[in-house]
Amino acid sequence: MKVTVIGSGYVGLVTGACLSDMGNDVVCLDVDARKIGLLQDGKIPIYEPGLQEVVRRNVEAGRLHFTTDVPAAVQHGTLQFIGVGTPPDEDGSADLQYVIAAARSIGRHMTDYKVVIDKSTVPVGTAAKVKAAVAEELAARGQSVDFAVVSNPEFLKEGAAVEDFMRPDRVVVGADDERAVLLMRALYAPFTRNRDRLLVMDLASAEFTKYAANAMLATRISFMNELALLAERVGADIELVRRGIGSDPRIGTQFLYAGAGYGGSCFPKDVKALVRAAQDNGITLQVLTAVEEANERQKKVLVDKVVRRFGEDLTGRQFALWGLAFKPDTDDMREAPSRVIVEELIRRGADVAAFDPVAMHEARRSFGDLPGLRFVADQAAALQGSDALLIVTEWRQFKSPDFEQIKATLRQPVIIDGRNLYDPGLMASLGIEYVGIGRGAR
Ligand SMILES: NC(=O)C1=CN([C@@H]2O[C@H](COP(=O)(O)OP(=O)(O)OC[C@H]3O[C@@H](n4cnc5c(N)ncnc54)[C@H](O)[C@@H]3O)[C@@H](O)[C@H]2O)C=CC1
Ligand SMILES: O=C(O)[C@H]1O[C@H](OP(=O)(O)OP(=O)(O)OC[C@H]2O[C@@H](n3ccc(=O)[nH]c3=O)[C@H](O)[C@@H]2O)[C@H](O)[C@@H](O)[C@@H]1O
Repeated sequence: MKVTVIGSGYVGLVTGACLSDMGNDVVCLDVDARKIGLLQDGKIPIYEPGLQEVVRRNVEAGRLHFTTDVPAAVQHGTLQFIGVGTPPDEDGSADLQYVIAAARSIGRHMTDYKVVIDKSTVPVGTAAKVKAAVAEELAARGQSVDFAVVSNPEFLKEGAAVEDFMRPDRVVVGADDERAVLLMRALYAPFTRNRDRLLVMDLASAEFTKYAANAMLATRISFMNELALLAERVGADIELVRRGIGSDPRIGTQFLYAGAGYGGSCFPKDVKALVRAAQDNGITLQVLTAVEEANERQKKVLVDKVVRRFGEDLTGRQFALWGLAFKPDTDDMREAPSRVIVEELIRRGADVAAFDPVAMHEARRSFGDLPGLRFVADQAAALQGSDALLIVTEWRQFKSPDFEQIKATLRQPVIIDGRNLYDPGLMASLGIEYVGIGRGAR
C-alpha cells in the first residue's frame, strides 16, 4: 500500500520504517529540513535500537523515502499518518496546532481518496477537528474529494520501539468508515496475523484508550514510589514487596519498579492532559492528580537522600551521576528526572560529574552551559573526586560495575541508587554505604 507519514520523530520514523519493512511504499515527511537531510544521508537522528537497520534495508529496497516536499508527500499515500508532536499547552491540555497543521496540509494537496490516520496522542474530539480542518481546506480549493479520519494511537516504548511496533500487544483502530477499517485491517494484518489483536472501536474510545493506558502505567509507578517511602520507614524492602505482589497474575510484574520518578515525553504530559480534560468537563480526577504530585516529589527523592547523608549545604562536594536519559536505551532527555536532580544538587552548591552511555549529546543540548555540571568521558571518570555515586538511569553497563574500583576511587564509598540495581547485603559486605529506593529492610 502507499503510505505517507507526516512527522518523522520517534513515532513517525518507527511507523514509516516498520510499515515499509512489510512491503508498503512509504514516504516520510517532516518540516525539519535538518532531520530529513540526515535521514536522506542514511543517518538516524535519534538513538533507537534496531531502527538504523530497518531504515537502511528499506531505503535500499526503494520502499522508504524522506522528504520535505509537502504536495508530493500528500499525493503519494492513500493512507496518511499524522505522527507530529502534541506537547502540553500552558494549562496542561494537549497543544493540537501541529496535528491541525498536518491535517490542513493534507486537505490542501489531496486529489483522491485518503484515510487520515491520527497516530499522535490526542484528546477525545480531535478526530472531528482533523476532519473539519481537511474539509475546510478542500472547500477553500472548491474540491470535493472523499476521505475518512481514523484514530490509531501508538503504544510503543522508546528503547524498544521497533520490537513494540513489529509485535504489538494490540492495535487500536477508532473509525466510523467501513472502507477505512478494511484498509487498516489489511495494513496491520502482517503485524497481527497469528494473534487477532486488532481492536476496532469508535473514534472517541480509541482516543481515550491511549490516555487511559499511559495513565494506568504512570499510576502503578507512583503507587510503588509512595509505598517505597513507607517501606523505608517501616523496615521493609520494596524490591521484595514488588516480587511478592507481582507474582499475582491480577497484578502482574511490569511497571512496578520504584525509582527516581517517571519522565519522558509522554507520561508527564499525558497525565496532565487527562487531568485537564476532566477539569474541562467538570470532573476532578483525584487519583491522577495525586499520581502527578507523587511523581514531582519522587524526582527529588535522590537529592533528599544526599541531603540526609551530606547535609543541606553541599558546597565543596562533588557527586558522580550515572545516567542522564529518562530511561535506558534512548538518548531522550525530555522530562528526565536527571534534570531535577542535577539542578537541585547544583543549587545547593555541589558540583556534578555526569556520564551517560548514549545521551551525552542530548544532555549537553538540554542543560546548556550549566556552571557546576561537567560531562565526563566514561563512568569511571565520574567517580574521581566525587563524594558519592548517584545512579539515575539503569543502563545495562551500570548493573555489574567494578565495586572495588568504585570504593577505591570515590572520596567516600557511598552509592545512592535511584534504580535499585544492587543487593544491599552485597554492598554491606563490600564496605560500601548503600542507599536505595524503599530498601528499609535491616
Ligand atoms: N515518543 C514516544 O515514545 C511516543 C510518542 N507518542 C505520541 O506521538 C506523537 C509524536 O511524538 P514523538 O514522535 O515523540 O515526537 P517528535 O517530537 O520526536 O517528532 C515529531 C515530528 O513532527 C514534525 N512536525 C511537526 N509539525 C509538522 C508538520 N506540520 N508537518 C510535518 N512534520 C511536522 C517535527 O518536526 C518532528 O520531527 C505525540 O503525540 C506523542 O505523544 C505516542 C507513543 C510513543
Ligand atoms: O505514549 C508514549 O509515548 C509511550 O509512553 C511510555 O513509553 P516511554 O515513555 O517510552 O517509556 P517507559 O518504558 O514507559 O518509561 C517511562 C518512564 O517510567 C519510568 N518507569 C517505568 C517502569 C517502572 O516500573 N518504573 C519506572 O519508574 C521509566 O524510568 C521512565 O522514566 C509507554 O510505556 C508506551 O506504551 C507509550 O506508547
